[in-house]
Amino acid sequence: MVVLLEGSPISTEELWSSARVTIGFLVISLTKRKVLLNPGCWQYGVILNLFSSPPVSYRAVLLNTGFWQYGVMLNLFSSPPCFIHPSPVRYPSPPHRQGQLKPYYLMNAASLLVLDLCSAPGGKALAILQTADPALLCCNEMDPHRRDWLAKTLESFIPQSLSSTVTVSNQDGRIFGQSEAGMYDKVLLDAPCSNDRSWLFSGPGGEQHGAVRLRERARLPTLQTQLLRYMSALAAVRPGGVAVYSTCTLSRSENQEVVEAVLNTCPGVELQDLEEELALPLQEHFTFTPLGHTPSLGLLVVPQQGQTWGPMFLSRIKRIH
Ligand SMILES: C[S@@+](CC[C@H](N)C(=O)[O-])C[C@H]1O[C@@H](n2cnc3c(N)ncnc32)[C@H](O)[C@@H]1O
Repeated sequence: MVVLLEGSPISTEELWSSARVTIGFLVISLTKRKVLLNPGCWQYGVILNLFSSPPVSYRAVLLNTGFWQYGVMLNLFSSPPCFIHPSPVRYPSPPHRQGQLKPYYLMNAASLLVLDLCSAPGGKALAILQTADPALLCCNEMDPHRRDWLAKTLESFIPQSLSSTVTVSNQDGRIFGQSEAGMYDKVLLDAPCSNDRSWLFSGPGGEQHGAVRLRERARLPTLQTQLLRYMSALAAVRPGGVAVYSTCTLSRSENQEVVEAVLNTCPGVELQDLEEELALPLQEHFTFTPLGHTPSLGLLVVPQQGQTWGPMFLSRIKRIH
């Protein structure tokens, strides 16, 4: 069971770390609570699969039904694959058909603000392949079941001709940078996190489930820091390259505090400002916090009524040497 309380928006870590509680507590503002508790109002971005040749022109259908192309507005992608709707219009998930590529992928549009270099189930990997034209995309996932899921996503969306561009590996991300030090221009660490949406919907299973998740949650900041620091993401990126750290939680200890810990302990890295590049051009459509409070350790997309994208935290770190 999950109990929601009204309170300050984010920094309530003491509650999470209390080992005595067998139910989960999330303190969150009323508007965010309403959004997160009401899946009926959740919005999904529709990423067209440019590799498939669907019989229907989904692009035309989407535009005719009030969707807009968010890649065009952001001017961030070479091609604009993602469509979102101003109201919570739901597109059905395309079924798996043997030997056929799926025409589109559904995901929280806030996720598309980052480029993913690794990990299941592969939504950001797909976005990277469609927009960033990488010479090589290495998708790393440690969990074998999730790696199978990732492989299925790639099989369902990526044509054979691109198969040599994508590799799938199964290393522990915490030591990835040791074996492939400085090999990558860009690394996305879309980290395992407490995932506020799925936390709220842990469903029947009750207190026991909540207790396990609380214990897991307490371990996350350490895991996230290990994944980001110099043995892993920041070691795999070459000097001059960038690592993006992202989560889908509002938790300060999994977001800003992880970034702060890494900046304080890793020499030769520099935090980059995302406000001008991302938050300002998109503020009409996404609710970012903080805005205008630089320097900040990252940007948080906060779900609101009518703009239910997020939560999504983003921080970009450049490796100087
Ligand atoms: C938030 S999910 C990634 C979602 C993905 N980027 C996407 O867009 O579909 C985080 C993933 O990290 C994986 N993971 C957890 N610990 C890991 C580790 N030590 N090394 C590598 N992957 C890990 C989890 O199994 C999970 O699949």
